[in-house]
Amino acid sequence: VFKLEITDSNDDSQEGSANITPNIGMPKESESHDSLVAGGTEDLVTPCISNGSANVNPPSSSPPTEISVSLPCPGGLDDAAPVPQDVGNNDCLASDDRRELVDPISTNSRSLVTAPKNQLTTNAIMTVHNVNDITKGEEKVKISWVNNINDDFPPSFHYIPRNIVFQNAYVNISLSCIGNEDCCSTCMGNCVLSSESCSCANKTGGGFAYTAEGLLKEEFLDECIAISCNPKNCFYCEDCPVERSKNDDCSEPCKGHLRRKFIKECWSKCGCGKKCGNRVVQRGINCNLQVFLTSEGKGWGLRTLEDLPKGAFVCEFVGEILTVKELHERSLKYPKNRKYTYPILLDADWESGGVRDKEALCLYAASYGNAARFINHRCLDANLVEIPVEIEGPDHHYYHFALFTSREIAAQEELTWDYGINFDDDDQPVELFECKCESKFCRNMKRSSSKFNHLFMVTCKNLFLFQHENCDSSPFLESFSVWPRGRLHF
Ligand SMILES: C[S@@+](CC[C@H](N)C(=O)[O-])C[C@H]1O[C@@H](n2cnc3c(N)ncnc32)[C@H](O)[C@@H]1O
Repeated sequence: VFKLEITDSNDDSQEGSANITPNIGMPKESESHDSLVAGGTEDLVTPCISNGSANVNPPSSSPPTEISVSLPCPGGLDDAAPVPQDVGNNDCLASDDRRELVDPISTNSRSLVTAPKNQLTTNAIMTVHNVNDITKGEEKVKISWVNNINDDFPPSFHYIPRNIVFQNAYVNISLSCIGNEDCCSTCMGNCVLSSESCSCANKTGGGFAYTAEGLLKEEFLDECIAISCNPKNCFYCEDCPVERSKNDDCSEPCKGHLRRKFIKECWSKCGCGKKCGNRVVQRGINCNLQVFLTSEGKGWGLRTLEDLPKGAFVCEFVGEILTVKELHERSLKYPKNRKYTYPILLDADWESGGVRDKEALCLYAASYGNAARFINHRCLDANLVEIPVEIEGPDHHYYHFALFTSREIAAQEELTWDYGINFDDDDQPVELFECKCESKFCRNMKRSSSKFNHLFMVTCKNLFLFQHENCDSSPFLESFSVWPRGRLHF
């Protein structure tokens, strides 16, 4: 439904004359979100959005033409990191590629034909976004986006369905690393239906985490929720990789990391079939999700378009795999007032000690990520809970950061998880935001008018009610607001 005129960028006289003439309007939630594809066929033009530049690639027979569009990026690539050039096949997890990595922010690409934003109509900019599917076909399901609030577009980023190593992260995925005790090579069919527990079940803590229906077992899930709700489940490293990465003389003591329960899924060296019930996270996103602009001022968010039962896998938090040292080095490259919004520490195994720099990993999803990068924070009573999932091998330094529903979620509800952010700690590269989660348990006590009379703390089996006349001065809440969780804060 689009007419696209692309002018050869090699012709100097035509510079800046790439015209996109769409003839449809902004999508509304009620409308069907057909693909916005220039020329009417997805093959003709492949929009690739990177750091606010929309690169529109014509068919291979034509010379490459790129249109640089200044896209509005709320909370997105304004904190963009250097983007690895040619990260290669997404199927390949570990890349040993040591080619020079170029920061596109400082790169002056000669192949760009720059059309200032004010010369492009809103609809023209929209042609580089696919409202029908932000995944660009990378997932089994499509994930649409809508904005019923204003004319903003979702931030630009590369959609990747699986984590990708940036450069130095040691992610050792090899068959030789998987011993017989680490997999169930003698199993057949569906392990979850078997009466005997196999080594993968034992690695999960004695039994499978999943039911035959593919949901988390209630007991396992409740234990995970209880762990993430209890600050006592924190451990403190003697030699914390985060503090070590700062490489300065006055490094602070470890701020704490959460102890977690792992899930071990069956994998390629196991004898069971591809449809084994102990392979959930590795199958990827399976539910109907949508990116939308929130009305509370949290920026973009992710919601479900279908009812979800308790214990359902929603998505993995996917991003670049960086060492914490690399993340720190990136943070030094950017102005002091710019902080990161998307790092997640993979610190669940640091208690074992002796974690080398190349093994202290985090995920970073500003430039490369999946739908999870849109999930907003909610203090304590979020509807998702994160669980480390080991798939490819027994290496606990690298694991998948999977998000499961902590309760039933109705269609149209926003998906949230507790980032574990410490709103009182300014000494962290993560951007501290004014929390608008609207939870009764909001830890952002510096927010205006946060006066709570009740604090509920739900554990797996118990409900405690703490009643305070004035919670702002309560010692309990004091400790609550400096609660170390070891994820977004460091
Ligand atoms: C991982 S991103 C989530 C997606 C983001 N809202 C966006 O528009 O791209 C985290 C950022 O979202 C915003 N955010 C998340 N949860 C929030 C909350 N409860 N209140 C206010 N802002 C929030 C903050 O700017 C935070 O740095």
